[in-house]
Amino acid sequence: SIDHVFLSVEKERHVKANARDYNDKFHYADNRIKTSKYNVFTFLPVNLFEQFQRVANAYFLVLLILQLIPEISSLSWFTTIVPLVLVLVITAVKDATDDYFRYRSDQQVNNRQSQILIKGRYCITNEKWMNVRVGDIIKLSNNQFVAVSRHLLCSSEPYGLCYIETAELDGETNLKVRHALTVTSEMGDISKLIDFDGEVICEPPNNKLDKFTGTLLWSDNKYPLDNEKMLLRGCVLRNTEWCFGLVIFAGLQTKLMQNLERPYLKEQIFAFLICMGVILAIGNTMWESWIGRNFQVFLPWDEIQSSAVFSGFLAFWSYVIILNTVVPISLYVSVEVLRLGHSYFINWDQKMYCAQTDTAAEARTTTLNEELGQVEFVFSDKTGTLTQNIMVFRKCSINGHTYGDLYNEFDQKVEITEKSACVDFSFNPLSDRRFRFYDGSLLEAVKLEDAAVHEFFRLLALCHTVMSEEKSEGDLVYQAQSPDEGALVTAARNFGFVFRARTPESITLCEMGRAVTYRLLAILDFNNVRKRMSVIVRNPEGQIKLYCKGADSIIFERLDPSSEDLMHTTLEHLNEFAGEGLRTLALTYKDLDEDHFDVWMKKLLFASTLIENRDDQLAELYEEIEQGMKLLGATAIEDKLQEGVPETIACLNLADIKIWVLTGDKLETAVNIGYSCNMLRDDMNEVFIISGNTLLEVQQQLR
Ligand SMILES: Nc1ncnc2c1ncn2[C@@H]1O[C@H](COP(=O)(O)OP(=O)(O)OP(=O)(O)O)[C@@H](O)[C@H]1O
Ligand SMILES: [Mg+2]
Repeated sequence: SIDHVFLSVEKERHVKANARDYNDKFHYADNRIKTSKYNVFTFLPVNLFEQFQRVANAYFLVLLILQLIPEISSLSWFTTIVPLVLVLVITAVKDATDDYFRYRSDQQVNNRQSQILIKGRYCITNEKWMNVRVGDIIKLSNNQFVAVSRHLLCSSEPYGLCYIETAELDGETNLKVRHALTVTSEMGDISKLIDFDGEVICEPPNNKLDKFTGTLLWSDNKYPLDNEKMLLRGCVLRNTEWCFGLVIFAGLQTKLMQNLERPYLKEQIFAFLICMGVILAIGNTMWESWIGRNFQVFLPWDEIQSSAVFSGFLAFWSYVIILNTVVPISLYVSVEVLRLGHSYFINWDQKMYCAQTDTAAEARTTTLNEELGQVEFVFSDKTGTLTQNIMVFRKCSINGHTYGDLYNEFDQKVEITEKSACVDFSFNPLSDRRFRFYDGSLLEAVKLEDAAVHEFFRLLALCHTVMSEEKSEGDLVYQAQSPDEGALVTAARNFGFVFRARTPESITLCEMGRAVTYRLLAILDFNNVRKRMSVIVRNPEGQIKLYCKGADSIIFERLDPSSEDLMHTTLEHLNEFAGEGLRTLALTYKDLDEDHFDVWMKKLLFASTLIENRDDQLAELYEEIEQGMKLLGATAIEDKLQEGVPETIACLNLADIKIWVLTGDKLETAVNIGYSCNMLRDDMNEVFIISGNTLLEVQQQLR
């Protein structure tokens, strides 16, 4: 469509709030959705055209045409046309009903109500979804579906926070937090929003779910916008009474997942048919030229049949018709019916029914059934698919000591069971009752005010992106985007470093019963290339500190030389943890001096308003400051395997299906989990490891 052509050349998007006239200049896609393919007039030609793109239908059409030519026809044409028309009609009816349902659901979506703010009317008006346009300000209420991608302006929650569920986009069920810019989050009421005339300049529409770069220009200031300030189409607002957003992208730009209908008649059959035809035609030519011509006296050739070769040519087509039973149309129909039946058997399969969630298997397409038996590779995710994604803080290593194991009176390690005595956290009124830890010596170290142990837990309480909610005094609930972080913050909470509240500018802890507020200067966020995250805070004494946690391989490259010895001991501990299949993180900190930090912060602010190369520039700045850090220790988190995983994998192995699992874990952890879920077995003595950081390296090692 025209919109599409336009979008593909769009380099930068300009959206001005509350200015439809201005935005109309750019002809952005509107919010009307159309997933149906036909209308009453186009149905017949378009549908027939589509149907004849299938090899089988096209073949029978050619056959039909051949049979209409009297010179070569050997069978009557209606033996082909009746079944062909039958197949075409049945398919057409099915396509038409499918399309009708799509049309109905489009209508429903387009006509749903949304609340938008229109300049000049000074109140919130109900509008149909399809009339929402880029640049409008929309109000969204709790549990509503986000219909257009928008920039969050303000919400009912403090500091312009709001929570969203993105299950439809990425399948993750944990709530995510979005926060508005501080300047816009103060526009809580309609009169201010009506006068809002900020302009957003951002990237053109693309399909990256986790990236967004833009800037907001408002009253002569520039503010950086990133994905944290966006609500994408497809999420659902949760735990937030209402929020307002500025529409940036509208309409449906996602590709409809269409199951490509592939021809199932194998080429070999056609090749066989042609071969037979050719052989017989050659035979015909030879017979005609040697013997047949002698009969011309009383059986003359037809008028058009001037030579033996031409007779052979005609014979070829006749044989194509006669031999059509090699590709019987009835087979085509019956296979279609069989597949449909087969898909019902899949839906009814008792063994694929989950009673807990009341879900049965569902065959969404009938074209793939027979390929199921030919699966050779299974690609799987690890966390949440093989494992439960329920993270439990198990062990840690602080300043060269490990904590978390239980020993008996003879100093032998004993296994932790349900009956082992838990550490008593009753000294701490804010502790989480469900948290279990069995090694009492860690709590003792905390109570003895061991400086390293305190710094360790302080880091866990500060360096994360968890949100906390205090429903009533002392009743803390954490919302963690990453379950690992949830487990770590909960551990710190129980050991007396309670994370209580966060604002965009500060973090409040309750350290051993004492309320302490840290000014939050910067968050250097986690991504899977960096494999680490940091926070920079100013503590009440006025010192600036950087706390960083991340993958050991990454952290150990960036340590201060003074941490060398500790690094070796910690590495040993880490390998021990990983050998038990625990997920590990290394923790470090760094003192920053005021001048150095000021210079760096200026560069950061500048870089964060760039549109081009913003990510690269930021990564470079992060790299610059995350150097020369001092090691504190490491944590080990357990994520148990899901029920039945080892058995399932053993079965797949028996069927000779190869399994690939994707994980970002430490190598040792991954190998260990591989063993515990039967992926790797002891008799596989040649587990070989490919380690490369570039495409080329990996390619070379695979040879
Ligand atoms: N919140 C975090 N803060 C700091 N470092 C982290 C955080 N989450 C993960 N890491 C580190 O980054 C590495 C890569 O994590 P990533 O989340 O990309 O892996 P993943 O693909 O999710 O793996 P898995 O599916 O096994 O969880 C991890 O091994 C860990 O060391
Ligand atoms: Mg992860």
